[in-house]
Amino acid sequence: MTDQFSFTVAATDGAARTGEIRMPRGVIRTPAFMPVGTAGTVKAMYPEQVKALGADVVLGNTYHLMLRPGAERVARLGGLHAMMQWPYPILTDSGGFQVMSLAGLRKLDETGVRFQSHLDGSTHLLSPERSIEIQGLLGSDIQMQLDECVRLPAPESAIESAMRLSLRWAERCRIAFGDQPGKAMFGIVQGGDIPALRVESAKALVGLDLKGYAIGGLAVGEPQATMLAMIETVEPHLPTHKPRYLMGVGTPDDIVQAVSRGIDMFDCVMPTRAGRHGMVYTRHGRLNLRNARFAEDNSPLDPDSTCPAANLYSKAYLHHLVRAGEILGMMLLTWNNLSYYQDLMAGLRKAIAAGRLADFIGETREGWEKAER
Ligand SMILES: N#Cc1ccc(CCNc2nc3cc4nc(N)[nH]c(=O)c4cc3[nH]2)cc1
Repeated sequence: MTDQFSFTVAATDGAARTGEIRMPRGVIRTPAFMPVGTAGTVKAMYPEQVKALGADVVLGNTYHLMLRPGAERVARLGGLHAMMQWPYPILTDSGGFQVMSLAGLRKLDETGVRFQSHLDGSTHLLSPERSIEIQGLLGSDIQMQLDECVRLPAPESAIESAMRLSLRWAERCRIAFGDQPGKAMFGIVQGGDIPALRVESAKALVGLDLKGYAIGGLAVGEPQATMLAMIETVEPHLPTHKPRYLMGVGTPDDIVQAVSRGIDMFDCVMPTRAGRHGMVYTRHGRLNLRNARFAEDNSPLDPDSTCPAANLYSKAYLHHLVRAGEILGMMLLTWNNLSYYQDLMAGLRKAIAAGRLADFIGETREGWEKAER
């Protein structure tokens, strides 16, 4: 039976690629940005809106969904796609990163990570096997291995032990995942800011012959230059015919820089979280709509955007909604930000296909510089 998961590179421009991941639930156009739908919802958005903006895949979180509503409950209710009315691909993160960011008391050892829920203090064990089981119960199409992500800066010993533990967990996840036609399990390259450990991690994961490879352990406090250097270190050791996913990234500039270095997939809470806090991303850069200078600015965010949140409503009205804490403010700014991110990805895909990525990046960054400060 032909594998129902395929990745095709349609064109390249330097290290950058544009192509498609084909899965039973749909096609993911790459480079792709995955809106974050942490607890089974892309906050402040209807799923139809998210799709209409051009998103082909959204991200869900094992950590949040296992605590509430619970993985077995989601399965009993027909799975995450049915519950959230998103019939397209869903990628789920494996939970380890969120445990370390959010949970109460936690203890990590070879078995997995034991932690207290940040919701009610109940105790849980997340092992590689349980993480894959949960992602299966949710109905996830692309499942991430359980890994240990170390915040930077960190001692080399901590980075090394986390990388080796993550490799052992990758093998356990691979066994637990088994053979699920039409679904995929991605490995996660660790190794912090240490090139030799990054290369060792990448080579070992490639040896497991997985469907795709994420670069983890970045966007954890390091300078952008360090993040980009680690991508350049790892990329040559990843197969060109499989997707590369940079976890938790990032700002528009992070994304264009990483795409030019060969990354195919991204996720970040930035556009949605920033939108809920009054920050907007536009072709002209980032604006803080709480700023009093917008109080009587009757111009829209971007008259050339196809998104009504950008081409219809005035900055003055959006400023008012944000200052008043109105729910519509969160909705409109989230809508604008995700629209901008998806337009950026569409522009990147088009530029790579036309062999003009460097020009596109130059024009895009020039536009950001024009932002009213
Ligand atoms: N607003 C906002 C905002 C908040 C946080 C961030 C940084 C997100 N960075 C990040 N997410 C990650 C998820 C991850 N998941 C896993 N399983 N492994 C990782 O190494 C990993 C690394 C990550 N790095 C970026 C923007």
